[in-house]
Amino acid sequence: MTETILDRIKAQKLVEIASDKATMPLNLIEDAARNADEIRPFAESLRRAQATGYGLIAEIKKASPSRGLIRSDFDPAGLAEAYERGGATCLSVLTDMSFFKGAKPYLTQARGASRLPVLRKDFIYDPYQIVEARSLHADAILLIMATLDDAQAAELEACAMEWGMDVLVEVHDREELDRALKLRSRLIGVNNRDLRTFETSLDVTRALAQHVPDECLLVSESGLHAPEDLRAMAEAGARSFLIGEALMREENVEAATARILADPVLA
Ligand SMILES: O=C(O)c1ccccc1NCC(=O)[C@H](O)[C@H](O)COP(=O)(O)O
Repeated sequence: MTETILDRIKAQKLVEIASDKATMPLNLIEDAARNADEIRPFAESLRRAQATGYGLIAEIKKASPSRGLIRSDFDPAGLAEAYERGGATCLSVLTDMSFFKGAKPYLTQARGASRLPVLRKDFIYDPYQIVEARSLHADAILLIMATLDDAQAAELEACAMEWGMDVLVEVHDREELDRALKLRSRLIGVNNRDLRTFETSLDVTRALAQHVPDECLLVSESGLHAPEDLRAMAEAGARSFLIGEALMREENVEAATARILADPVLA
């Protein structure tokens, strides 16, 4: 079978985790996690925002495997401030170095510069990464069903919840959604991008939204560029969004954030 980008990311990530564990043993990051800043409510902030407009998870993303370098003028703290002023509800910070040119300190810098709850956006395979996320002051983590089996996802979710963090469970098709709904988290991200092929279509949210139970908070992720995209997704049933590239490419990130949120479909 052909190796996908997710296979390559996973192989690299497992090497990095082993090396991180050798450099910084678990008991030390547990100490740091216990002393981290108080958790900011991630899912609850989205729920409140989408009651009267849209919830926005604004992503701090320097590069990606599908697009290469997205933003060269890259200051995580300045971007976090601009996103907050523009009306973002939460932040997502890519901490993966090898494929996204992210870094762990970016998360801490972005969170320190704003009052917004922050998601650690990475490829999580080991509880060690979750404790590490909390030690960086993350408020939430991402679990990607396409790259985890049910037992792994349940173990990682339990670990995140023990540390008080929210879990955004990401799916791309019906089978992954059904597996995600067996978990405890009611925060479901539908990724419009197929992480195996990079093909992006808003039809993915259109198809899956109707199968997401009402008690879940649905986030439409990836490939959202304009107010019309948000309007279309809201009409399909998603009022919270995760947006990276479209905002990262803008010179004036604050104005672009305000502009994309300006015209919500009201309940
Ligand atoms: O963005 C990619 O190319 C990518 C490739 C492989 C795995 C994950 C990838 N992206 C992660 C994301 O989920 C996006 O950064 C996020 O949803 C924002 O997407 P966009 O608004 O299209 O930048």
